[in-house]
Amino acid sequence: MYTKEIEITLSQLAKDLLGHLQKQTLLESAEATMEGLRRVILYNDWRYYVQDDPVLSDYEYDQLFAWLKKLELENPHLVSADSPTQRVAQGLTKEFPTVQHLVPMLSLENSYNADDLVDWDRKARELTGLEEVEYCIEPKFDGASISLIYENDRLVRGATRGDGVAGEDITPNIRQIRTIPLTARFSDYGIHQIEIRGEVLINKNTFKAFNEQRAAENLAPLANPRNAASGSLRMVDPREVAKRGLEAFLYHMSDHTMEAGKTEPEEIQTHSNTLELLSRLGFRSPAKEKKVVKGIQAVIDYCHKFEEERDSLPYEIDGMVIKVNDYTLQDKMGMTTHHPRWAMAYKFKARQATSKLRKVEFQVGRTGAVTPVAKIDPVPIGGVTVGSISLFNEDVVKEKDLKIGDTVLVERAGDVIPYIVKSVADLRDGTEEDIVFPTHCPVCKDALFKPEGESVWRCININCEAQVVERMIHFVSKDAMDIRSLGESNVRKFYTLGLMHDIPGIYQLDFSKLEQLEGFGKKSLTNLQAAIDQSRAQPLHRLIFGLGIRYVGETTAKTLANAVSHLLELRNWTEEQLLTLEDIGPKVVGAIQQFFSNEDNIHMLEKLEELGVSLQNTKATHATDGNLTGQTFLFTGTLAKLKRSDAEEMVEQNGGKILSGVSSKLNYLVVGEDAGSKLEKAKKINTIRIITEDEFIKLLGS
Ligand SMILES: NC(=O)c1ccc[n+]([C@@H]2O[C@H](COP(=O)([O-])OP(=O)(O)OC[C@H]3O[C@@H](n4cnc5c(N)ncnc54)[C@H](O)[C@@H]3O)[C@@H](O)[C@H]2O)c1
Ligand SMILES: [Zn+2]
Repeated sequence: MYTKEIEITLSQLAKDLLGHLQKQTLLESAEATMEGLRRVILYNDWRYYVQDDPVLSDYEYDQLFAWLKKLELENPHLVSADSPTQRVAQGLTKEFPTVQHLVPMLSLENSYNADDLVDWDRKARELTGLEEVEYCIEPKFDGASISLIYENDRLVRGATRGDGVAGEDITPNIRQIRTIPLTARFSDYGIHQIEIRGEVLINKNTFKAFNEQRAAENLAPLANPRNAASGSLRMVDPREVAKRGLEAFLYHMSDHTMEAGKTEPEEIQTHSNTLELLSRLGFRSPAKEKKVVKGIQAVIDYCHKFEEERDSLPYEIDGMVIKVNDYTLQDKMGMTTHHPRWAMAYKFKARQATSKLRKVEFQVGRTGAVTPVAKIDPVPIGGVTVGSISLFNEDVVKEKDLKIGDTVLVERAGDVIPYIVKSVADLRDGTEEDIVFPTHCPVCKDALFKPEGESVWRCININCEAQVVERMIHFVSKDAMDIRSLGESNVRKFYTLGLMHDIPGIYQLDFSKLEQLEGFGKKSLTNLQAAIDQSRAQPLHRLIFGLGIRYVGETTAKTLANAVSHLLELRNWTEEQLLTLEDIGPKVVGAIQQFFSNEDNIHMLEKLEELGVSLQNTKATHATDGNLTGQTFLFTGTLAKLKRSDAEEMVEQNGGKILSGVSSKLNYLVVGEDAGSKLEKAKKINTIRIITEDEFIKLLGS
């Protein structure tokens, strides 16, 4: 759609326009400025809605948008029908069939402060002819909007917003979202067909884990949960969608038809009642979060109160939405082609700040990846002080055109990893310096290497000090061998003092030398010794995870551990064999084979075994003795007596296996309170035994 050259031109134009806006000057003329703004906004809509990869901050985008609106107001004869202010942004791709919405899905008008709200209230009072208007306030969920149609109580269609008039039919993906019921008893209220709107989100923890995974692969994080949700929603494979842990809030009824002869119930006369109804019918709606108030001051107060509580919510919100509560009044106020007049978004302050980029350090990780890390003058953003920011890889540095000495815009998206949005090039004075990427490892001085098609430079010297130390730190970490008291700082210290050179060295520490070190009392050394000893018998999956094989996270480590009785068996596994394991793809297989074909690694493992570290899958030997041997289990609903993770552990300890979904391979479904779709599915497969928690406990004891 856009060529690289045009993209560069448009990014430059955006920068120019922002510069002009700051100085309050125009390009050659108002007409040229408006034309420029339209092109820039349309391009950035495409980056944001279609690519899910914005290049401007929302704040900058909103500033440009507001400027265009202002110029159009001043120059009505220059307004063009294709202006982004006149319609909802384009957001259609070719991957999914296009479907018409029953009622257009509009955008919202934005406000940033109390004055904007007071102005809007004045207009609302004029349009309704009332002294005081009743408003319903609810969170503005930062996700991707969807539109659902239920007919005869069944979900028949789910679509994205698209360009507002038509969206993409993503029904199979929508059906993967657990918080969206597949059936809901609208017929109890006489409703035959209904179109409802809402937002699909990714909660903060899921988003954080997702970005951490990307960071582990040296990829730049997704800008915000909205982009993550919107991208996940449009994946081609519904099974992949199911893995993303999407959630949905439904907050609007856009259309409905009643069954013949039925009249509209009271439940759908006001917005707040509709939210209550949706909640009663099994949807997640902001029924609890909403507040109904009279007059704009109460609205402002509630918005402020909610902004303070923003961080304690499990999901991300970027503001509040204020709606006129009574549907009759909403109809009276009407809408523009872009937004309804009866609703207003109140946007929270952006979590951004500017600072100076002082220097870039290059850190070598345990896989040899060289990560540029920006050191900035520390600034507070959303409650934490940020001084150090990962730049991920060379491409990111280039794309953002960063220079040492630049003023940079920093954002903390979704409360997680802070990142540099961009440099403010207009503020350069000529003293800035280029960031020079090293050609050699900053630690071992070996030449760096970048495989084709990757953006990460690597030190491939397996004996590189930096990597050795990072690998040891990972090996002893909590989720790996969990050798407490041998944390990061001790590993570094012992290494520097020459007391420990590699992973086997952990088990060969000379305690008589440690005794002479300052700050190591008898007690702490006894503890350290005990922790190291205990780690020798850690379950195999912890050891595998601790080896830090690329792409082998905790889950893959467990899969591998369960597949063997001794770790070194993996040496002889073929690619085909590895590929039969659950959730292990070619990329992971490649990394595993690379690891086990390296003689140094094999020597290290043999050495560890000599030093008493178990390479056996002890669980497997136990397991064959257990009374659940060979049986598969799945838990659903809330258990009353056991913690889910404990129950699963018990199954494994007794030789059983946990499955991830209901299928004909499943032997037992253990059902707790509020069991949902898994139970329904299991009922249809008559080989599955459905048992209660008590029956499960009995089974264990038998
Ligand atoms: N950075 C960029 O390049 C870029 C580009 C395009 C758009 N944007 C951002 O997107 C905004 C415009 O996008 P938009 O129109 O999708 O969103 P919006 O922020 O103007 O708000 C409208 C949307 O809010 C959502 N919403 C969440 N909770 C809601 C609730 N309780 N009730 C009703 N609606 C609710 C709906 O999906 C609705 O479509 C801009 O203001 C800008 O911040 C940024
Ligand atoms: Zn090196």
